[in-house]
Amino acid sequence: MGYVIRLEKLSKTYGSRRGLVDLDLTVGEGEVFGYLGPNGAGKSTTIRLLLDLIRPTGGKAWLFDRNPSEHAVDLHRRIGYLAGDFVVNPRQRVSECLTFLAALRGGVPRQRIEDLAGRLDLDLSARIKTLSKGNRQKVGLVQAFMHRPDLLILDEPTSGLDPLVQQTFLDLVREARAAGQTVFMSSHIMTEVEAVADRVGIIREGRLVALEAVARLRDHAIHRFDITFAGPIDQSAFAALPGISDLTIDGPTAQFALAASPNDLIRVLARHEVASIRATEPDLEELFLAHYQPADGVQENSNA
Ligand SMILES: Nc1ncnc2c1ncn2[C@@H]1O[C@H](COP(=O)(O)OP(=O)(O)OP(=O)(O)O)[C@@H](O)[C@H]1O
Repeated sequence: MGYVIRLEKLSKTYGSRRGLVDLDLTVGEGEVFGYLGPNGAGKSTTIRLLLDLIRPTGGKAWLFDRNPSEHAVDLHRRIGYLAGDFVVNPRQRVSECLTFLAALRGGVPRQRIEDLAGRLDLDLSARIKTLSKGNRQKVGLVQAFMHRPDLLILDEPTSGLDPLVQQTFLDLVREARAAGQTVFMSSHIMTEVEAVADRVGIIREGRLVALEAVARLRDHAIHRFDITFAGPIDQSAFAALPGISDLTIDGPTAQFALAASPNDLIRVLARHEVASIRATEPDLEELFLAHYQPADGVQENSNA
């Protein structure tokens, strides 16, 4: 599998302010990559560097094995981009705007635009200036997806969308992946990224602080268990389990959190008569918030 995005020590400073620091990252063909971080972390900076909208102060980037600044025109043909601050001519009607953008991309079947607009519940006849923020965002989504680009780069794509439309967006991403397209999407919301991404990178204060497959994140995350046995049980049966915390034993019921593979737990359970077992979804949000905390002793003012 080839790399669609390859970054080596990619860095950007704005004067003395840090934008992005030594980012090493690859995204493979057909992969959905979620790029997570709080406001000001450096997500848009990374995306603008990928698209050659700004130039790096250090390191290198390759898209489809080519340098974004030397091959910008060719590369942009293969990319669908939704900017975090997507703006178009407010006087145009949605349909005119999309027809214009479609022509720039060498033409898109009218039916494709109508299908996407229908699914997102976007009125093609409305004037852009009359649209709400969410409806403008839908215009941005249609123009990013409509020409079925090899690579979709989406900066906070669900911003302003209501939950139903967010689901439609996630379906579009799944369809893109099924068609072999690659998706790089930024977000500050773990749950939406988790729903579609194969891998996630977490960026904080300009640095990549975690990079992992979503499936592995789930394995590492904390699961909560509530287990009832046929009769009273002894605390010692559980206390020695690696990764266990918050253990409460009440007669035949055990409640605890487990930050490890459930293998050892299953061995313990096999020695008892289990009446019922309830495991709650791992809380990935908690895991991510832990990465968002400022490093100990570091007083960095990202908005200075
Ligand atoms: N043009 C600029 N001039 C100066 N500083 C900038 C500029 N663009 C970004 N920055 C700074 O670089 C850092 C990273 O910003 P960036 O916009 O990449 O973050 P982000 O993760 O996309 O956040 P947001 O979701 O708020 O856009 C921030 O501290 C920001 O203030």
